[in-house]
Amino acid sequence: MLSAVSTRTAPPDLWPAPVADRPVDARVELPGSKSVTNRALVLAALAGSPTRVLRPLRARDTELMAGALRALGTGVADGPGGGWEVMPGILHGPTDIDCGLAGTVMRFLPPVATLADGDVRFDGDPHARVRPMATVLDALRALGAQVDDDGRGALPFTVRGTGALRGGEVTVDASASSQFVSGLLLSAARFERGVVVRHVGRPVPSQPHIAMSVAMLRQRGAEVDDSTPDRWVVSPGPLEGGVVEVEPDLSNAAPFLAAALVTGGRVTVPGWPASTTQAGDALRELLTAMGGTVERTPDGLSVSGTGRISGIDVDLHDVGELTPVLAALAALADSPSRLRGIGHLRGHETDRLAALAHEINALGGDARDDEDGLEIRPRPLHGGTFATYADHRIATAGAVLGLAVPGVLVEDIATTGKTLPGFAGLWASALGGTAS
Ligand SMILES: O=C(O)C1=C[C@@H](OP(=O)(O)O)[C@@H](O)[C@H](O)C1
Ligand SMILES: C=C(OP(=O)(O)O)C(=O)O
Repeated sequence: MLSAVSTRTAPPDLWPAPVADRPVDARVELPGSKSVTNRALVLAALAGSPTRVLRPLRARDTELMAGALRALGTGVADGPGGGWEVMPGILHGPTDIDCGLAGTVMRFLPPVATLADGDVRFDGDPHARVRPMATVLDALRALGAQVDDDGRGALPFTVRGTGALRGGEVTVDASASSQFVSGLLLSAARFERGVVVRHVGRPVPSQPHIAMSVAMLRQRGAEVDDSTPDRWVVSPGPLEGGVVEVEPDLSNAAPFLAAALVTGGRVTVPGWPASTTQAGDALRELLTAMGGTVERTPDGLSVSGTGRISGIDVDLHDVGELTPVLAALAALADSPSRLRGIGHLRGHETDRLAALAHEINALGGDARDDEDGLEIRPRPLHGGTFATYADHRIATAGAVLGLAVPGVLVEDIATTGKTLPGFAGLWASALGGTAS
């Protein structure tokens, strides 16, 4: 006879998000920053001597970057402790580059490809083909490159590398992505005339990421002038190799630290840098505003919560990648939230504003997206399928909601492998209270 108790299992691509049955009490060691790792790899490939990259992120976005640089003629070999040893070489075409869905690959590598001695064909995932690229292609043409595309200003396209690029002055509208500026700056020391990039248009988002590009260029010996707003100058000159130690990914700390607020628990992320250009550092202020208590400890950063979350009205223009997790917290808060300054998120892995509003509402919530951001009014939520649109951060937002809402089934949790492979396991051990 069949047992009266049937075990309901979710279809394989639906992940039953664990509900927290007690306050989380965890120490979560996070892998390296995607943004730092991919800048380190690009700069290492362009340097005049080898670079050892310590504690890099090993995830889809960074493996794609390493693979693309290898295809262009750079040695990227495994080093001790999961590190990478990068041996710069002469950059070659013809070759093909798979960008996956990585903004850093599709925006940082076309300028590198102009320095290769042959055609470099770029393509990526279906979602990648709608991410904005025209600014990068037009800027490279203005700097002396030949780039062939089908007229849409998007993937796929071919950079017809000649082994060198003139460089010089270029005006861009980088209001859709800071990566347009970062990409030009990261290769510019190798352009014959360097580069002078001027932005004209609505404000550039994600400014900390441009600061990160400038800081990492200077660490490798480049001369960069960013003293005038919306203007960046990189002088031509050699880049140095050496050793780069990658900080933990602070944006990937967001769902874990959020769990402390949702469950009234405490989460510590070891190795939180004392100062950093990572956008995720803003979590200290943002989670405090939402009712958390944030402390630096000798070990790292600890966040504790009471189980009550306050809504916020905040401009996230500079730290847009934190939006999905903050939106999940806002849906569980005790007052409404307004998340502003993030219209550019419609060009991220998916249209994040539409996706978040749709998925929160599908669980019974009240979220509205508009031109500039999201308006979220907390309401009692119920279980259901949480679609993720191939977007790693939408998936982690589903996990945060599932802590408090029974029956949330997150579609394709493996999509978190874009920047955080093993997320589901890390999440389960954090909830189990096992200090790593
Ligand atoms: O340069 C980078 O490493 C990044 C810049 C930002 O892009 P946008 O300026 O397009 O928001 C950020 O959202 C992305 O996750 C990483
Ligand atoms: C916007 C993001 O990624 P990408 O580097 O692909 O732009 C992100 O990680 O939130």
